[in-house]
Order: sequence, then C-alpha cells, then structure tokens
Amino acid sequence: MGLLVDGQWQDKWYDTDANGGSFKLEDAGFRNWVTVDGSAGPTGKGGFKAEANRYHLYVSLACPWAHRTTIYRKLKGLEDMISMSVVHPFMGDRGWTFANGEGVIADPLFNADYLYEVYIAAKSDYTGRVTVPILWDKQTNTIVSNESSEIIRMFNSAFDEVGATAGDFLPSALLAEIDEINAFVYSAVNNGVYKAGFATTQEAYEEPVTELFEALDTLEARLAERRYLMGEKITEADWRLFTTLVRFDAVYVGHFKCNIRRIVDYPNLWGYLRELYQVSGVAETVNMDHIKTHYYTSHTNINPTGIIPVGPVLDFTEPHERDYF
Ligand SMILES: N[C@@H](CCC(=O)N[C@@H](CS)C(=O)NCC(=O)O)C(=O)O
Repeated sequence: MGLLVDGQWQDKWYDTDANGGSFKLEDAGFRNWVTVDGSAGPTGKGGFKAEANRYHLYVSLACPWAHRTTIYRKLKGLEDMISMSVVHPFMGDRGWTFANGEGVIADPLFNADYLYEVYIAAKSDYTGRVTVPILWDKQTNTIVSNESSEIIRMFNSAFDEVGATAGDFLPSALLAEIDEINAFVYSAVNNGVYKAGFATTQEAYEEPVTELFEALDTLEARLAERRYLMGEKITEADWRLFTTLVRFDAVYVGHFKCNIRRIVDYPNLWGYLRELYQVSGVAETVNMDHIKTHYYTSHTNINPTGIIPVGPVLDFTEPHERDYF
C-alpha cells in the first residue's frame, strides 16, 4: 500500500490521523471521457473518440469499484473491443502488481511489474494513489480516466455505434433519481464499508457502521416494493449496489467488522443479490478467490496473520424468487 509523489513510489498506509481516525477516499486524478465523436465529456478534455481496439482497461477482480467496469464491459459486449489486464489480488508495499497468479492477466502495453508504472507512463511526475480501475488510451498513450463511476457511463453508451450490445442502464428520464440513490448508496454502503473497515478510532468506526445498517434497512424496505432500485428495470444504481453486496458476507462482515446483520439475513436484499448475480455474464465477473485473498492478505494492520477465512458458505445460484414482481 502506498502512493506516488512526483512520480516516485512511497510506501504509506492511508493517513487517517489527518481526519480524526476516519478513512477518506481520494478523488481520482484522471477525469476525461470517451465520447461518440471525441468531443469533451462532462469533465476533462476531448480527443477520446469511441473506437474498437483503442482502449485498455486495468482492473483488480477484488475491487468493488473496478468490478463495476468489468460488469459493464461484459454486459455491453465490449470484451472484444476493449482489452483488459487483471492485477494480482495481493496488494503489498509497492501496491498492485502483475505477479504471476491464477486469474492475473499481464500488462501487454508496458509489460509492467507494478501498476504504478502505468501511472508514470501517463504522467512521469504523477502524485496520488495508484488505484484501479484505469482506462488507458493506446492511441494517445495516456490514462483517460481512473474514476469507475464515469468509466461505466462511457461504457453504457459511447460505444453503441461501434458495435456494443444494445441496452441502457441510465435512461435519461431516471437520471436525477439514479444520481440521488447513487449518492445515498455510495456514502452509506459502497464507501461506508471502507469507512468502517479502515477507521482507526472506535468512534470513526461506529458512526459509519450505524449509518451502513440504517441504509441497508432502508434498501431492504425499498426492495420489498420494487424488483430493482428504480422499479422494473435494472439500472446503473443496481450495479453500483451489487458490487458491495456480493462482497459483504464474505469480507465486510468479518474483515471490516460490518457485522450487525449479514446480507443473507435480509430476504429482499439477498434475493435481489442472487438475481443480479444470475444475470447472464455477471457470475463470470465475480472472483471470490481474488476478493477474499485481496482483503484478508493485503490489509496487514487489520488482519496481521493474513489468514483467509474458509467460510461463509454462500450460494448465489440458488433460485432468487424475485419473479413474483
Ligand atoms: N474513485 C475510484 C476509487 C478506486 C479505488 O479506491 N480502488 C482501490 C481498490 S478497491 C485501489 O486501487 N486502492 C489502492 C490505493 O488506494 O492505494 C473509483 O471508483 O474508480
């Protein structure tokens, strides 16, 4: 675990002391957009036109933020036009690596050993954390974006005219409502588990855990009334919730101490999670081995022995029983 300072790697854990023991996620450093015609997107600069075989995605199969992008790459049929590398699940002193391991896909562009080399290739004096996902442009040799929430919006529609699978997870009529629920889920759930897990004081832990379970209770009630968060159709809001839910019982309950309840204790959330998992192609994006290995072995201040728990036994393939809607 560490970060780049002026293009030099420094081995540092998150600085929770600066925030009274609380974990604060850093803003992503590259915020450009791939668009249909290469014009600038909502942030950053233009020049990134949607084209087949132009972009490369770097991910970790363990990471819930990167997982959003692998789901979209799969569901939008982008696998043949956007190549992908997968880092090793263990993130040690030098951050993410391409060490040999099951499920690791080496870096074909730089043959990098460490992911930070990719950041330095984009900006030799880069300062910031070295995070996944990264969307790389092979034409202009730079990082387009390292912000998952924006990469999935690009994948959702920018490549439709060059052969992506039809399907829109962000219908414009629902945009405002989706943004609203995303903000709630992000703060209390997606990032809530990290705020609880990386807290270094009792108070900084208890507050996000309480907020997290209040939010899960609210979502449970909402899913009693609706099949998906926005109603009858799966939207971006569901995929953003899914990547946290699928890791929850195996990792966040134990490793991050988010243990007031488990997802299997919530009938609606558990059925909803199974249904999303069973959407064609999605199960192939879930690698429980990378997920458990990453969290339990990389965060040595939380789990010094590095022992990976054997359980829990979870069967995401059980009938989801949500078709009654
Ligand atoms: N804002 C980013 C956050 C990505 C992120 O924090 N990724 C984690 C893995 S789950 C990471 O690479 N962390 C490495 C580090 O912080 O040093 C996004 O959503 O794309």
